[in-house]
Amino acid sequence: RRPRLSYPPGPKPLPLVGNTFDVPVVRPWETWTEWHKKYNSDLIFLDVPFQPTVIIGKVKTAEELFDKRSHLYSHRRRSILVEMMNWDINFALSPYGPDWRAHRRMLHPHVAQSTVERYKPLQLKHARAFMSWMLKSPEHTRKHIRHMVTSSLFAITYGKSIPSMDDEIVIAAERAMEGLSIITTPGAFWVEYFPFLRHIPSWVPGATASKLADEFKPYISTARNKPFGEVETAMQDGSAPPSLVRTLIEDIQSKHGGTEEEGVQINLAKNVAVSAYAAGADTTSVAMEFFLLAMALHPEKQRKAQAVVDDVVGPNRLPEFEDLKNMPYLRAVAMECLRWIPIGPFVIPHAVLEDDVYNGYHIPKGATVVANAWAFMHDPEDYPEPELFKPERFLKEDESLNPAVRDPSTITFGFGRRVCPGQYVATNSIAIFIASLLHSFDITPGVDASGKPVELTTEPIGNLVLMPREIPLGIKVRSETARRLINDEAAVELEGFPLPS
Ligand code: HEM
Repeated sequence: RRPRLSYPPGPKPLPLVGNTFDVPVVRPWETWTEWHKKYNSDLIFLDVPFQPTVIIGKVKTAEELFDKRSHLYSHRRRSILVEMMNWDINFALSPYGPDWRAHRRMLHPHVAQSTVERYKPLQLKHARAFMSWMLKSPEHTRKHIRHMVTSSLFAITYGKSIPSMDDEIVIAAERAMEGLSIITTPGAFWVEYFPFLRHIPSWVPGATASKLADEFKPYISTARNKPFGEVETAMQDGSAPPSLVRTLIEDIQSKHGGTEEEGVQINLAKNVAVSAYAAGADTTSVAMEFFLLAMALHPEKQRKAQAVVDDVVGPNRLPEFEDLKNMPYLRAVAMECLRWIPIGPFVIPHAVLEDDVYNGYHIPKGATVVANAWAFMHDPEDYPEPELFKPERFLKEDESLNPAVRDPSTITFGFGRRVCPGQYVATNSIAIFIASLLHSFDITPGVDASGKPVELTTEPIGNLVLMPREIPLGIKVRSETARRLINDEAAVELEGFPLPS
């Protein structure tokens, strides 16, 4: 008989409760990194009842498991809270299987690398609209970023840009996202360990999970159904602008019109559209916020990046997408922003479908498998002096990109069959935002509403998705020429940004 394999090393479990009380909930990636060192292992095992967990500390191991064994490691663990809140309509959280695959297949062609070119005009207009808002009210930088990102995602998905964040649909979508971020805080709720607690009605004192579910469910339903319904209605009188949803509905009608399958596919399409928003809105916004933070904390890098933009674009026009390929330093800045403080410090945890063996260790069926992306991004083997913000690490001496240095996008956007399908949409939005801002604005910490200097810190807040605690508020136009250009060319109303047909 073969000897019984052991689990990977980790903290010693207690009887019955196992490692339940070892699960770190505050900045867990730091504790995991200590464990990788302490147990001298890039795999750590936590024996938590109902939720055995494996943590991966090296990116090469993540690639071995998530990419090379993707048929086993593309699963997600069921979350009771996600189901209670009806957020299981978000296929980013779906278990591996035909249902997940059908959603992903529906979205993929609309966000593939070759397709996203068609969204560039819309993304450019949004970056420019952002600049015009910044001229008027720089104190609302955070709100303006959110507005720009939401509006461009809505324009792509529903053909509807967002003139104001007071729109009922946007408020619902924002509240829905709030609910999602509350329930995806790992280890925050006992119902995940004791599923029967979900049946305690919300009026029983202390029934937090049910209360939360009841509070947020209506917003999730509105965010899923209302914008989709508006496209359906507009299609009836031929007034729906081109959009991802319009194309999906047209496809469904031509393939399944009048059959039972039509309803099934329309339901899928509703989920796909709201999943793209849910996965793309917070993440893209905070990527832009971290860029502002990096520039305010590293003025010398900002000046270097501005010099590059000045050289390529000059003062008399605004940057275009075409300019980006001539500015590798800006690409390096974008890469370093993704690496320096990772947006998703542990990506979205995967799960393993069957028992597996790796490096002589037993990985039990159903285990949650977490990529410690923070550790990958701060691995001195790939990124020497990882704590420093140093875009130059990605460049060769001649200032062109150095392909020998790992592109942080290979980590930021996850792994294997679950890799982020929206990454090209996101990267383009971020790139044109960076170029536009550096061209026309200086970024300094600034002062808050009470006149106190903004104290910036590299300690982010959040969990599944991190964000800067404070963002710089001293974002001032660089010259009168820049102001004129923005007023003349960028001050567009955010209405009627249809996709090209
Ligand atoms: C900077 C912005 C973004 C970041 C950092 C990001 C990151 C991620 C990560 C880490 C995952 C999970 C990968 C894994 O499980 O291994 C993911 C999944 C996903 N992302 Fe993104 N994302 C971003 C923007 C977007 C955008 C703009 C969209 C939509 C247009 C999008 C749509 C999705 C979807 C639908 C999934 C679920 C994929 C699946 O489970 O099969 N993301 N993203």
